[in-house]
Amino acid sequence: MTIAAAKRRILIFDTTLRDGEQAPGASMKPEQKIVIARQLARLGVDIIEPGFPVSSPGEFQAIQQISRELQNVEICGFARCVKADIDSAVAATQDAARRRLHLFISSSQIHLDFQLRKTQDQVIEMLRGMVSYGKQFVDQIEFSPMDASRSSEEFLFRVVEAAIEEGATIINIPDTMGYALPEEFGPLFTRVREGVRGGDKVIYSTHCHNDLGLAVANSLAAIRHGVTQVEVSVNGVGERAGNCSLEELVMAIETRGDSMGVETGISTEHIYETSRLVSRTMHFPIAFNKPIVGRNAFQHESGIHQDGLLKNRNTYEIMDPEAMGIPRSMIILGKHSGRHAIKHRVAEYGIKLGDSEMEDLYNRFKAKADEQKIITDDVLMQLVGESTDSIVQPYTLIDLQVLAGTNRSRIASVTIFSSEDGEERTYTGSGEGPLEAVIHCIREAMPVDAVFEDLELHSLSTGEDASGEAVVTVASGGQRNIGTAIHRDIILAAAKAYVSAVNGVILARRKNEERKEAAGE
Ligand SMILES: CC(=O)SCCNC(=O)CCNC(=O)[C@H](O)C(C)(C)COP(=O)(O)OP(=O)(O)OC[C@H]1O[C@@H](n2cnc3c(N)ncnc32)[C@H](O)[C@@H]1OP(=O)(O)O
Ligand SMILES: CC(C)C(=O)C(=O)O
Ligand SMILES: [Mg+2]
Repeated sequence: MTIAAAKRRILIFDTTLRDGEQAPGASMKPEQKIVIARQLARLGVDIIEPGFPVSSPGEFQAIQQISRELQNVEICGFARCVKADIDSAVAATQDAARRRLHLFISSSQIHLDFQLRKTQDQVIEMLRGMVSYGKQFVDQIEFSPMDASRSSEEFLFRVVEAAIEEGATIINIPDTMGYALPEEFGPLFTRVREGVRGGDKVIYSTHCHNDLGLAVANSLAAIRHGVTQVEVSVNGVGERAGNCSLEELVMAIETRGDSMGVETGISTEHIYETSRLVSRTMHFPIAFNKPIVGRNAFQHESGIHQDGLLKNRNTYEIMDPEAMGIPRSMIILGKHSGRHAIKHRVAEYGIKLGDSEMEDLYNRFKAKADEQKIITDDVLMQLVGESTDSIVQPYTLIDLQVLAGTNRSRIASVTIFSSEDGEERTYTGSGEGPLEAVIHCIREAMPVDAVFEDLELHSLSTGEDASGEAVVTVASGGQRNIGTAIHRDIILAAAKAYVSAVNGVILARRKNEERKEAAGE
């Protein structure tokens, strides 16, 4: 019998609300920070750094409230080696069930000469004074030598040793400028642990920036050299190019952690909603190709890949998106798609095409795909409708009219055809905005238990005649469904995308019922 070796637990220290918020334009109101902190706790991070308490009264208040409310997660107060910063951090985190104080001061010569304008001895004196001052109030002191990776090792060791002597319990070695390379950054931790007096008595942490796109690689290198805490942020937000991305690091460990013998305590099913929440709150869109949470991370448009995926998902996917709460819409139809994918999507609508119908659809599909980037479901169904008599979608949007203006409430009228009863009906509704008015009409027309969760609008070209792409996410019964549509009228695109997303919910339910019936359940 073989007994699996216990994995080393990596603590996830989240700094979305501190370093993440330092990104230009990311500032949040206290109530927004509290909502994100609650979500981080749900996600299962081990430590939350909710901000920089001394920086403003609103910041102090947010950190105080997070400390009071989130009693199941450790809270970290951030401070320079300055008494007023420490007093503020100590006061703000006073009511936390578990807390730590995070003190930092630069160790690189360029920071000493030009930023701090202090000698090495003066820096050592400052940090000694402030670590021992903080230690009077808080047991757990995390110390960071800022710009460590550009510091002389001799001075870095002196700084770390002094911090440990004064009572620091966690040494966080940051790659502040995202300058390090993995093969040099990892071994630095081994050298510090072995070369510094007391270096074997503390916990090691790392905090990597992404200026060269190496934040995750450097964090993994640090883990290989014994680090047990990694500082990360949701969507990798943070100073300049950002911090080590929480979702990328966690999924690297989930996917390849066996080879490193490590694991985290993150509940991966909350990754997607956390990412969306942070993106929406900060108004920071996520790049389409961003690993894990980018829109294209689990979507495929190429026929050869689609064919492989339909035969076995593992051919082109190394992670299960649904395990991260990511809505499954792996097949995107476009110019590069082939017959297998088109047939699959059409079959999802319960339509079986004969060989000649399929060939005819394929040729018209390719001609259409040369004109527009993506063939959305409603366009595909139009193409299908041209070559068969099949009634394809549960609901079809026939007509939409909106009245909008500065001094009136917006009024919409929407005509929808239902293939369930073969009737066409018109609904009217109003709202604060034109889209809200339209959504109210559609909701009445399609009485399906599905929550309108998210809307993204993208311009697909430049200029006043740009086409808009709408992506609507609806949630129903713990599942998410996405609908997309493209039109020069963005309200119409959003309406079609919404109808398509709800149609998806209905079709998924039908399929589920058919599956149950076939299984005799
Ligand atoms: C790598 C990082 O992420 S570090 C964190 C960066 N985050 C932030 O700066 C966000 C919040 N900051 C703020 O709100 C303000 O900068 C404050 C309240 C902290 C300070 O404001 P001010 O007192 O007006 O100082 P200002 O920001 O202009 O300058 C920084 C001062 O701190 C000093 N300083 C910088 N780091 C440290 C440190 N770790 N310990 C002690 N002093 C430091 C600088 O040398 C400078 O001092 P000087 O005034 O004697 O030249
Ligand atoms: C850990 C702190 C000081 C930091 O944000 C950095 O060095 O990048
Ligand atoms: Mg940083």
